[in-house]
Amino acid sequence: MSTGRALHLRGVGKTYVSGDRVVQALAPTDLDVAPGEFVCLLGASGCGKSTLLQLVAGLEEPTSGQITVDDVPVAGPSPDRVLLFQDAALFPWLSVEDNVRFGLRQSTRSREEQHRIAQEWIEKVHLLGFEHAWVHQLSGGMRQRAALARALATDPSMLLMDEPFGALDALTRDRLHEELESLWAATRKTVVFVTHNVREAVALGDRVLVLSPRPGRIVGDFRITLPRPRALEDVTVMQQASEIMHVLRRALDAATDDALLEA
Ligand SMILES: Nc1ncnc2c1ncn2[C@@H]1O[C@H](COP(=O)(O)OP(=O)(O)OP(=O)(O)O)[C@@H](O)[C@H]1O
Repeated sequence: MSTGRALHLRGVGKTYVSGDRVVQALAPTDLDVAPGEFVCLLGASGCGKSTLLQLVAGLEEPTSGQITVDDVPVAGPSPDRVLLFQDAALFPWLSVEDNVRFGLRQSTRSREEQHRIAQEWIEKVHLLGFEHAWVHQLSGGMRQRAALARALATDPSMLLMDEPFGALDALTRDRLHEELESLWAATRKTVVFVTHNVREAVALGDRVLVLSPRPGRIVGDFRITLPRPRALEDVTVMQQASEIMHVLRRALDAATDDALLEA
């Protein structure tokens, strides 16, 4: 029977050991995310945000605890949990359309069906006319759109986004916020979105989780109920961001100098 939890972490911790260097990146962590929820993860550099995403993606194994996605234990990567990075990580030797179709090739769909689905997503991310373009011919924002189309074309249940818009200029980032929000509203994918930007987290999230400096622990869990769509410069977004900033600062102040220096 389904528990109604898209993501469930119990006691999930991660310690990296490389040579004689031992780094506890994530303290044992509990977390439940509901299906379709948009969760933003905030925290200082090196606090274990990417580690948490990699664990959920199945790219790293936890040192302790258990992770389930849709009630199934995570035992490795799955096309159902797609990870998107700041670097859109498209294949430069493939056109936009072939990049978007890439994940569909593993499916049993016919070539025509793959083409139709790819076109549909290319249109949804506003890249019509660029189907045959090469990756190097796209702007940073267009690359992120193509990466989003590639991710969504395979119909995953969860998007794991690691600072996807961190390298974009402010105007492009604003556009992509709007587009991501409307794609999310239309598809209701569960999203875990890592960012350093408090206002970005408030503008996008149903929930904002604040991680302490390393080893990361969840020290704040804010529900954002402001009406959507939200803009970074909305007064209400700024007010909520400043409340969260306060919790982030407190967590930083409480951290040992070692945790911050070694991050
Ligand atoms: N594969 C690895 N081997 C050893 N240490 C690692 C590895 N990956 C991450 N770390 C360490 O674990 C800690 C947490 O790293 P992580 O990348 O998860 O943090 P982050 O919050 O995502 O940081 P940033 O915001 O700077 O991207 C850091 O001290 C980092 O150096």
